[in-house]
Amino acid sequence: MQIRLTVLGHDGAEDTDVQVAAPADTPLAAVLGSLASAAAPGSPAPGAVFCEETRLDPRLAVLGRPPLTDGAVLSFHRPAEGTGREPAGARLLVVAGPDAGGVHLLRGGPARLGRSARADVPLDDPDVSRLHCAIELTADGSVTVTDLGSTNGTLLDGAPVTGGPHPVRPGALLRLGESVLRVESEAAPAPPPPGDRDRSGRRGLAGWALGLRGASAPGAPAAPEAGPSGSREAASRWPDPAAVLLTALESGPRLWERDAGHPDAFALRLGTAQQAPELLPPVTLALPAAGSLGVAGPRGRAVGVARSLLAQLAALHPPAALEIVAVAPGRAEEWSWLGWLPHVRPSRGQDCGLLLAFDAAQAAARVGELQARVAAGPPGDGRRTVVLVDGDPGEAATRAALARLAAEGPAAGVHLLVPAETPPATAASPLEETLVSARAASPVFAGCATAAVLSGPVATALRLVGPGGAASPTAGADAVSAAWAGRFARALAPLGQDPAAGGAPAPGGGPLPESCRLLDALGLARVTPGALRERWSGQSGLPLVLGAGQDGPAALDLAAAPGPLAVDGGPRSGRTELLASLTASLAAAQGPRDLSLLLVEGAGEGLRPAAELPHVASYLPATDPVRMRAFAQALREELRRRAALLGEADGGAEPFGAARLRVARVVAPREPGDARPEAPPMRAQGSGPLPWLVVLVDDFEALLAPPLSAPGRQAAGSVVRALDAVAREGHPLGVRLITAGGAPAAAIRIALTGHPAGRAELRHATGRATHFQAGRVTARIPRTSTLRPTVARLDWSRAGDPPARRPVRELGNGPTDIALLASAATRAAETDRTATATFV
Ligand SMILES: Nc1ncnc2c1ncn2[C@@H]1O[C@H](COP(=O)(O)OP(=O)(O)OP(=O)(O)O)[C@@H](O)[C@H]1O
Repeated sequence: MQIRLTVLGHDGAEDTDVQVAAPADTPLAAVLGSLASAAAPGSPAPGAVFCEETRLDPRLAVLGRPPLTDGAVLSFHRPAEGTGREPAGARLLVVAGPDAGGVHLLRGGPARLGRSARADVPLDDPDVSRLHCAIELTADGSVTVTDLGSTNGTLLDGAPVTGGPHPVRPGALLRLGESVLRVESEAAPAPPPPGDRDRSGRRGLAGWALGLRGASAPGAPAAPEAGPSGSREAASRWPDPAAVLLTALESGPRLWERDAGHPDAFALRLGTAQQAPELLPPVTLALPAAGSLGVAGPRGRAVGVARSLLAQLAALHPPAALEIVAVAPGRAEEWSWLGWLPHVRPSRGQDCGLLLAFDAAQAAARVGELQARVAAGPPGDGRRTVVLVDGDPGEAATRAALARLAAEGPAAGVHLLVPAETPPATAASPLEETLVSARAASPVFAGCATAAVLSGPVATALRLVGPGGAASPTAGADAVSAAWAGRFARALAPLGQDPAAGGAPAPGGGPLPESCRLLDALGLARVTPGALRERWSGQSGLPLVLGAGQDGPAALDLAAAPGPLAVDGGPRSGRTELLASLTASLAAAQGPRDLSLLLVEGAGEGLRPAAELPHVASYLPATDPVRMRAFAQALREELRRRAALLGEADGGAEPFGAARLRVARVVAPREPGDARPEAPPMRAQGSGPLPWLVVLVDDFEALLAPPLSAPGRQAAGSVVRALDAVAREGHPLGVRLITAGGAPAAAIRIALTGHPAGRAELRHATGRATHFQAGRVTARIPRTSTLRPTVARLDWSRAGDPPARRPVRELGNGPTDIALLASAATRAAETDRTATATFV
């Protein structure tokens, strides 16, 4: 298990990002000393640890479990600042402007807003006075605003605020300088749910871009929002930066709401129209129609706008619909916040830790990947890639390739977002001239079909120039700060995407590891009889953990599988190891009273270590024709008995998972102290529910076409026919078949690629594929290498490098994991009371 944490600097020291690798279930206490010395070398383990404002007990807080998930911020000695999630009487949201996105809690007493660092709510807006106005939550829960003698004045719903405190109704808009704030109190009306919105009209001043997809002609600005209800509708459809932050912090219903087919997929809000003081008509743009987007203006503001756009995209689109890449050599400090987003994890086989490029070599690698992607044409799944390009990419070839990508990428779903440094467009430097100078300065910017040009004396306004050259009216630009972006991205860090859950966020994530210990993937780092008994008692179905996937453990439910599972792969690709792991995974899921396993080997004896599991009712190497025939006969007999038992119980209509509880078992679990599972092939009848039966066959091809020298050659046919019968008839009888090598038909296939050993793809009957690294169970891995947690400082500038390839050390003299599991399972079975009280 790996998570990334941030330790806040103490006494003015810098914050430290670290990567922690530890076995599952490791308590924070085990790494506290290392965390402290990673943050400040030589410092001892702290006396108190806080995760945001909550004090943690390091013995009880477990790494990888909330709140200690990817992106968590720890502070030693004193609590960190709140997140805006805590309950408060009222909240002040900065919904538009050059320093948008802030969520401030009002807890009683006046809060002063202004440009000064001394302000309670500081706003980086040049048109805001140092101390501009004060907002107060009074004892009766109402909110008031008082102007503090500001230069440009304060507007409340369009009316100037003068004199003493003015009452502020929930939902009212306050305008100071270019910034717009909304007060939300408990009485505030909730924005309408997304489903209620009117999708018919594409509104917003930059409707020309959206109009390209159907509503109005390119270049024709659409009508601004009509009234307060229209404004709320727009707020819901085009979330402002504060709403974007809250969506991430609260994992709100809008999180990742837009898949590639959503009507508003890849649409962006850039700011709000300026001419309606009491409303906020959004200025929007549809990326598919706009192509690549350049943002020209003074650097700080242009980067703030780019941050806001990337955050919006990441909040509304799941990684399955959107990939984000950053090419910003030398600018790791500015853009490393993107590294927390699940969207920058390589998911198409890119050879890097994250899709970031902070030096020329990484930039060349990312651009090469993007070129290959564009050459392959638009992806069938509609997934798009947004590439931030900031600064000089280094080599001339990379620069030229990026300029081509800016122009040609959008047709293949690759859009560049390119901030370019220019003075703002003003009366002295009109829009056209500003554009010309930006294009001359950056060939990549010049390749962008659409440009957002920051304008006005302090560059807080914006005009969009579309593919046809038409410019939108002036709007107030939304920009967010670096601190805001970091907080936003960390909130998304623990989320991956679990394809099985239909796109719902799931914890974990990252590229596939080089190797995976199955017991870690199972969450059984310390396998004890007690832990096994607990699992066995809580389980239904046959969950099969395969190994490590991109977003946590890869798994499937064998009980629900529509037919046999086949494992394919070349020589030495790890087929035998995978079968042993599947055996172990099943044994960890259900106790021997509920699950019997039959192991068959077409050649060799690679599965012998797995035969030690108490679930294994029979282990059959293809060496003795007499035993093989007896096995085949017993297996057919078992199918007949099951058919008779289940048929008597309910006529065969009930699903096996329910029916099995009504009928007595046929294959009894192995008794403690019982002899090896070689003979007899099937065990005597016992009591308890009818167990699931899983037949696992390795080297199946050697049974199908046995070599002349094979000792079991004459009996191989009878075993194959019995296995055929299992494939045909076993499903409703609770019998499942897993084969490695040569099975002609199967409902689910696992293909081992062999690079590295154990690398595999799970292919469902539906065509869906999941990549994973198969779990290992038979290696003798030195205990310490899996049990000692490590803490390393994160170097974001190297995140775009190919991952270090360290050979898996198999020095071992320790026991194998399959032996540990078999021993714990045998002891757990001896004392297992969970299944003895069921029906007979
Ligand atoms: N999941 C895995 N992770 C890491 N290494 C593995 C994994 N599975 C197998 N290996 C390595 O690959 C080697 C071959 O594995 P295994 O014997 O399971 O492959 P196979 O496909 O059954 O080979 P054969 O061609 O002999 O049938 C093993 O010795 C092991 O070192």
